[in-house]
Formats: sequence, C-alpha cells, structure tokens
Amino acid sequence: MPLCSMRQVLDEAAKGNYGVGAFNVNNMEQIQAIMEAARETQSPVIIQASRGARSYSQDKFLYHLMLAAAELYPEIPLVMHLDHGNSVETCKSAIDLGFTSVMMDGSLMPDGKTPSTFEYNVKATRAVVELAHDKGVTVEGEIGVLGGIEDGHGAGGTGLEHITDPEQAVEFVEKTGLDALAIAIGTSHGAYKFNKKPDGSVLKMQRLIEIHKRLPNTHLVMHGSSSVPKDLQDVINQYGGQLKPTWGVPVEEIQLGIRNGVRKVNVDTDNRLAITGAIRKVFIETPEKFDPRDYLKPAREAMKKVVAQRMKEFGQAGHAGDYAPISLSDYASKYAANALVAAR
Ligand SMILES: O=C(CO)COP(=O)(O)O
Ligand SMILES: O=C[C@H](O)COP(=O)(O)O
Ligand SMILES: [Zn+2]
Ligand SMILES: [Zn+2]
Repeated sequence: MPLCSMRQVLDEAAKGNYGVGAFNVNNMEQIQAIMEAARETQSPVIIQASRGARSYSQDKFLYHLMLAAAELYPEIPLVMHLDHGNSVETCKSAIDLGFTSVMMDGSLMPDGKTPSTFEYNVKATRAVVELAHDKGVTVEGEIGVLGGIEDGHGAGGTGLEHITDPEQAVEFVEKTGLDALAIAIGTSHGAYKFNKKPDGSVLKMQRLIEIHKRLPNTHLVMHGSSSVPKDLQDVINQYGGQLKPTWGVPVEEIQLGIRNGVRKVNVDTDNRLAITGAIRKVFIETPEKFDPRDYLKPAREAMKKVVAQRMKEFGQAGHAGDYAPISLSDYASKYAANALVAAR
C-alpha cells in the first residue's frame, strides 16, 4: 500500500469517533516497533519525523525506511508526517521528498523560539496549504503556543504558554484552509509536563471542548500527549537513571479529548522512556553483552508494547481494514474542487 493521505486517515477517524496516535521516529527500530504494534492491533497509523529526526537520519534513510514499512505491512494505512515544520521552506522540502502530510508550526518564528504574530502564522500556513494541497498532501497548523520548550523557557510547564483562543482558532481555520489544527491547552513536550497529576487548572480540557464546539468539523491535534507512566519512569530509575518525579497527560484526559474532536494524538516521550528503560536493564543486568541487537531488540519490544497499548486506548485499533487509501493525486483533485475545506 502506498503512503497514505493524513486527511483520509483523520476523516475516517472522525467517522468512527476515534483518535489516531502520531508517533515520532528517528530510526529503523522505532518504525518497526510501530508497524508491529499496528499489525497486532490492526490500526491505521501516523509516523512523524521532526526536523531533528530528518537531520539525524539524513532524510533519505528515514524516507526509504518508511517505504519499506509500507511495502512490508500493506494492510496498514500509513501516513508519513512532518512534525513541527518551522518554515514554508522546511515544509516544501518534506513535500518534495515524499511526506504525505506536513505540519506548519507558525506559532513561532522560523528560529523556533520567538513567538510569531497571528498574521505571520496565517500567511505561512496558508502558503503551505497552497503548495501542499496542490500535491494532495495534508496540512496541520497550530494556533497558540505549547508550554515548556515552545514558550522559550525550556522543558517543563512555566504557565507562560499561550493557551489557544477559540475565536482566533475559528479565524485561523477559515483563513488558512488547513486540514488539522493543533491547539495549546497546557501540555508541553518532554517528560516534565506537570509536577502532580494535572487538574483543570493546568490541563485545560474545557478550552478544548469550547474550541470543538466552535469548530465541530475540524480535526484537532493534541501535542505533548505522552502520559509519562510511573512504571516506565521506575524501570529507568531502577537501572541507574535519574528521572525526577513527574506527571504527563492521563490517558483518560486524552480520551475525553477524542470524544471532543481530537483525531491526532502526538506521542514521543513515552516511547523514549520505554526504549531507554529496556536498554538500561540489559546494560545493568548483563554488562558482558556488547552486540547492539542484545539491547535494541528488547528496546523495540518495549516500544511496541507502549504503542499497541495507546492504539487500543485511542480507539484506532481494529480500523486498519475499514478503507482503501485514495491516491494523493485524487486528493489533489478534491482540494482543487474545494470538496475538503474544513467546514465550521
Ligand atoms: O507533541 C509531540 C511531538 O510533536 C510529542 O509530545 P510528548 O513529548 O508528550 O511525547
Ligand atoms: O516535537 C517534539 C518531538 O518530541 C520531537 O522531538 P525532537 O525535536 O527532539 O526530535
Ligand atoms: Zn508550536
Ligand atoms: Zn509537538
């Protein structure tokens, strides 16, 4: 099966009222872990690469691994998505390479640090929509600024992030014509999101519900959605790691989001934790080992377990065979005919 349009995967998820995990990757083992989890649970899936992942893998390595995944798992609808594109040029280079979906993150300037203006964000996102839709490629935009790294204060919520304004979200969707909208509701990237189990004062699910009411037909995206489970933290610390106590986004809050328009759920940190714990365990328990496969296999297995669990929790499990992917050129025609504008 060729790589699939994210718009199609999210439209199908909306029909079935479920969410789709978007998992970050940098290497072969992470892609294999996701594909095995997708096969085991019969899930459509989004695999995403950040700018850092693209540079780590020299772009082409990752792209060809993704083609291998599509060939080896033909029954799985598989999207290749650019995570947090920082500029129109970055998005264009991903489209040229063969990504079937891109995120234009115009909430910050291309330096990835300076908060942008609404006007800049609209202009950059609109420009990406034009060049992406021309090729049938899906576009995710972002309004609001995530906590932690994105608000310029390093990892960990500082309270200085810009929670998405619902009015502005409506205007943003109308002016850009995007396919999916990432919103800021108090989550942040990385392991240090909250210093206790989050309540409504820090994790603003009510804001998400309000945005969904105003944009009932727009696919919402939750970034920073790792749950940072205690058992994964414990394995790392048990085998010599030094993670400080921390909390992530509880799965039941994500499920509440999914009942209110969230269709794409970004998860990276939980997989990083699972991989690191598994590798540390091998190093500590069997220090005589030095074949990378001795620790990469358990690492891959640990990540597969987390991904499969999330696929079941988000509801995408069992939906891989629901539909046959439509080609990107057919999507280009749909966009050209204005048949897919995110309606209000
Ligand atoms: O939002 C993410 C990638 O864009 C990942 O978030 P986590 O750090 O919570 O896994
Ligand atoms: O956007 C955040 C993802 O977790 C990717 O992180 P990265 O930029 O370190 O690859
Ligand atoms: Zn952003
Ligand atoms: Zn993100």
